[in-house]
Amino acid sequence: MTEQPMLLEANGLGQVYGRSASIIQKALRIEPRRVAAVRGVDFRLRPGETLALVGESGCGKSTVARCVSGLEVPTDGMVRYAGESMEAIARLALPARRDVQMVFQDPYSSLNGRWTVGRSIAEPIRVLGIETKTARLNEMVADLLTQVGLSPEDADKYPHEFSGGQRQRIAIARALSTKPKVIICDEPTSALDVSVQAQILNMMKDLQDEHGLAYLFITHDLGVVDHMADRVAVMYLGRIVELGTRDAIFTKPRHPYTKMLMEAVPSLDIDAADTPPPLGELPDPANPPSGCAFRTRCPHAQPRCAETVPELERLDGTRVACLRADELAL
Ligand SMILES: Nc1ncnc2c1ncn2[C@@H]1O[C@H](COP(=O)(O)OP(=O)(O)OP(=O)(O)O)[C@@H](O)[C@H]1O
Repeated sequence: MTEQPMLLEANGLGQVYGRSASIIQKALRIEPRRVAAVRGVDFRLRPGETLALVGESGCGKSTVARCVSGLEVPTDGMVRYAGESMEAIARLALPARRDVQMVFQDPYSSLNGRWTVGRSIAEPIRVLGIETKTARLNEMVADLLTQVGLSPEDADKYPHEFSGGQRQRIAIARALSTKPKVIICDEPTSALDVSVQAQILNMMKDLQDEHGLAYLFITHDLGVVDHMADRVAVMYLGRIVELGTRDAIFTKPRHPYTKMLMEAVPSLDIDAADTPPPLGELPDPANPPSGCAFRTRCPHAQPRCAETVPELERLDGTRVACLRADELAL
């Protein structure tokens, strides 16, 4: 069987914040809070697939998104798009920059409230020099608005004239405007009502099929993962602890943390949303436990788990970072 070509690749990705004090911290003589937000993260994204990155708030998902999209330069490791370093792409190669786009949780962060929707959607096309003639730009904007279920006339309106779901459709149209191959989606539907969420997710799947898009889909919502993902990477305190197909992760989670996440999925009972998951608190990311960072919450932890950081190793077709994964056979 021939291996599918790799589109986006993270190798040993690491991001440490607070390595040096900011000007204000220096003036106030405050020690910066040093957080290794992401450590040794490896994954590959193939054309047309959806890789979901899941984990609790603070585990480093958004940091991975910012590093992978070129918004931040990682302190360790490397991100490559089609074999080229993202850092180099951000600096130089405009044609490659159009291939990787982002959709954020809050569309206001990507839409300028003072610009018409049409101008916001047209901006990446114009800036990247894909098209500069006004008439053609207007046609492209009208087509993009139609693709996301809005009307060409919406181009003349402003973001505040739309609902949250519609604004996210506009942000998706903007991301699509450069005909990307990868869209990095950081919690794109978590601020929306459940019914609107489903509509946006279904539309994103349709757009994926139509354009052969790959998604790196960041979410803490396992329902969304189940709906969207081909493969799933589970993160805990900055590291990937399990990576496998959606079916493997959902039907036979091998890492104790993945298993606990699955068991903590709240029922559809609305009141359950207020109930904290039975996982306890995430340790302070600035002061993570030694060895396996999950050991302080793990029902299977042994003394040796405090000594060795487990590597992500193959186990029955998935990859698991747990010293006891083999013997536990969860
Ligand atoms: N710019 C920054 N400076 C300092 N620390 C940061 C910065 N950005 C993130 N962090 C810290 O890095 C860790 C990972 O944050 P990140 O936002 O990547 O997690 P997340 O899993 O995306 O969480 P959420 O779902 O809440 O966004 C957290 O401890 C956070 O406080």
